[in-house]
Amino acid sequence: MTTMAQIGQILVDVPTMQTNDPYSYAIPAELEHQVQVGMRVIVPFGRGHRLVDGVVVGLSDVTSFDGQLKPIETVLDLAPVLNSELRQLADWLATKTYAFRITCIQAMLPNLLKTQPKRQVRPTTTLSDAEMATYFPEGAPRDFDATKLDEETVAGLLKLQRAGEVEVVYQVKDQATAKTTTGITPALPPTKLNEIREAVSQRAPKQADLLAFLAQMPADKVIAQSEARKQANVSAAVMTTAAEKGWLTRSTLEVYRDPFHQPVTPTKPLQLNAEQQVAVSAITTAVDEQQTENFLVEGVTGSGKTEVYLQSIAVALDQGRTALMLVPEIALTPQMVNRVKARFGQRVAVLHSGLSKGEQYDEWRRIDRGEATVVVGARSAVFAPVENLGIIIMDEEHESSYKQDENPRYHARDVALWRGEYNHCPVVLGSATPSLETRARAAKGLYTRLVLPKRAKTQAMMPTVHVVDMREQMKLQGDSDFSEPLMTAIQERLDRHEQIVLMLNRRGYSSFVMCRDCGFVLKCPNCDISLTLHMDTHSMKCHYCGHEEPIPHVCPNCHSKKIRYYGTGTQKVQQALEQRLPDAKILRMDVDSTRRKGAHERLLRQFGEHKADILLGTQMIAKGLDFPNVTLVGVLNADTALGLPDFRASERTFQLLTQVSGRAGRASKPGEVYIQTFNPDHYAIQLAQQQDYERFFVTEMHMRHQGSYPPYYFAVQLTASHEEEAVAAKAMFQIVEALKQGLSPQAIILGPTPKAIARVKRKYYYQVVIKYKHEPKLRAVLEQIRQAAQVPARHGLAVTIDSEPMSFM
Ligand SMILES: Nc1ncnc2c1ncn2[C@@H]1O[C@H](COP(=O)(O)OP(=O)(O)OP(=O)(O)O)[C@@H](O)[C@H]1O
Ligand SMILES: [Zn+2]
Ligand SMILES: [Zn+2]
Repeated sequence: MTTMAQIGQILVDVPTMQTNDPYSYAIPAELEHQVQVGMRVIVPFGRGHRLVDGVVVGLSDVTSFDGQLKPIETVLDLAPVLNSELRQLADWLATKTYAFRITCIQAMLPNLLKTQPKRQVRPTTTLSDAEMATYFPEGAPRDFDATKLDEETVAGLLKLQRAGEVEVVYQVKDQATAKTTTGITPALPPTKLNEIREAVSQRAPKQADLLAFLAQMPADKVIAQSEARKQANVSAAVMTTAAEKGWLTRSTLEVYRDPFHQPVTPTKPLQLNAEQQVAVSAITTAVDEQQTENFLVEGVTGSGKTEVYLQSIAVALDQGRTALMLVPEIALTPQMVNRVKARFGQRVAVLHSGLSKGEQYDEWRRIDRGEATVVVGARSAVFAPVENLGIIIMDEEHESSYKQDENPRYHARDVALWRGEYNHCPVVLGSATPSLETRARAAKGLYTRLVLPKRAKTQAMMPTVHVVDMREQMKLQGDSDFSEPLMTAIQERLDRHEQIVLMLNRRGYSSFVMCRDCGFVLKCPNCDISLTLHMDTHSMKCHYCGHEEPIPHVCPNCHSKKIRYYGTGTQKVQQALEQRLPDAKILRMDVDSTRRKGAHERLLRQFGEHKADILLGTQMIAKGLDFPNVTLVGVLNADTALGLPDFRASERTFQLLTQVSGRAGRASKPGEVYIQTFNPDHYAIQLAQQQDYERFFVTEMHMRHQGSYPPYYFAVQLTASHEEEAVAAKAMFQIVEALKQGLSPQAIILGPTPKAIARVKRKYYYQVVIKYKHEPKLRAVLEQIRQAAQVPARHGLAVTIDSEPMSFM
């Protein structure tokens, strides 16, 4: 029987013994004033008292308790890293995605906080001499490790920290943590400064200039000395004099690393057209009224959705609230980042995986401190610790990169909607080609639909789209990469000094078989989904139902022998293009050419400056680009996505073709698009040609209904993997057995089957897909499966649960 004042509930991070229940730990007296909910700690765990990471999720005061509790070893933070909103979000996310709470929490924190970097504490204002002597005897900053400092010092530092006078920063390896420069602030009130200015103006005009500058500075503002010198146009010597005379105070000012080094030219709001105005009014009314009304902005490519976002954000900021703007893969959309920065300047923080740890940490901290009020970022930015959100925007909401394909398998859209509800603010989903799910929810009235039917720039028209039948082109000239009409169109643009975007679709490279005479793709007789080529077994397999048949040598449709694996590489295409067009300057953009940091941005800049005529790339060039001189877009192979065994294949193809077509003719010059295809009659291609999203939506919904696919059915995918194929397969058969027993007969269970890529990283993957409408027991059954997979006897077996997977592959 021990007596102690406080107990902490700690979620521990022990991969082999995952649980959602926190463990209780005693809080030693010396840590009592330190520990707060939302802080990271180190605690002993298990019999061996091994030290593991944990997060405090609860504190309770007790007078006594039975048994022996282990004490918390170390507190890693001086301030909570998770606020109450994010803690609640983590709990919801764990339930929603069948992931563990600790996994969800870790997904929310910047990478730097997932490791244990060295910490330092340093003053944020000028401390008194006595305070400096007590807390920083050897100067600031000093290392901070609560276990190594005496209790009194820790307590004193904590008090200063709560008063905002010191802060703890993390030592980053890749770059010194916080970069600093000298800052200045006026030391006298404006009236006094002006008096002195009048006195000195005759003999020291430069000092007078500086005094005038200081007099108009807000009293509590600190600006960089270099910046002040520029603005007041004075030398460093004048600054030193001013400091000596007590006109200004110098201090250490933190400079944040700017991940986007390009200077941006500020922009002013554009005059909105009628449809944009309707959209902005509807959205900002919801912002004003603090409503959780959600919107779908369905605007054709180039319709000015970005301007709608920016003006809506401005209203939220005017009200003293903050904004979160999600973009697909920010590294891929430097143009978008620049547009937001150009409007909101220093208030913008950018979060994405391409930043160094130091840069990520800087941005995260600017948000955490409330300095950045507009956060732009890719998927994980949805967890940014912005408080007081007034609006959340998700651009290109149909993009599959918003879904994380490892634990926790969340969709950023769901998280955004949750945060909108929590903050009583609207969520705006925008796209030219909304996902079927989103459009269907808008049809049900769950989202307010706002339509931008035409291009924003008055002279800009939608491009003319031509579909080129490659079956005929093959017969005519035997080239499957470049058709006659496309080559002619390219030559015309080169003659007129206009620019060209060529897209080579790389999805599903070589994984399916297509007839080059008739476009026939081998499909599963049961599922109407294309069969996948397996070279190991020399067979074609269906990944939904397991059907298997031999690789065909003649086309079952037209008996041609030109049936083969489909796919071609960007480098090969570039060479072929250079041979045919020796005078054209070609930029290639694919995974290889953009591997280095900043390469992507540089290529786009070069193209924007017309240093090249042709931009040849993979899907990464399809979206977001806004280059006025591009008048021709060519899609070299529209079919690859259609050949994938994926119920979203048509949707993906339609989206991709519409998005890439949208790059042509965005300004005064009319645009033209050539889509090369072996399937000119496929509805996804025909409707992309007509750029008719609404008809595509209706057609595709019908197909989904017939196939019992989402959004008519919910879906969960389970995967089991192991180094030995038999272990993975056996586990999956047992899982299917458990599902059949636990679920209703209405649930459709597909599988078990080997995954499309059956063996990755020396492991075998088996999967099963559950399609269902209403299964109240599903959660319990899945929880049981998850527990069962953790028993030590099944060492090495990994079972994953993916709710609403992006594909069934
Ligand atoms: N009201 C307006 N008046 C004039 N120009 C506008 C207006 N609104 C937007 N624009 C311009 O129209 C062009 C297209 O706008 P924007 O890039 O925002 O379209 P979008 O809808 O996001 O397109 P996409 O989906 O293809 O990315 C931009 O160059 C933008 O500056
Ligand atoms: Zn054929
Ligand atoms: Zn099948």
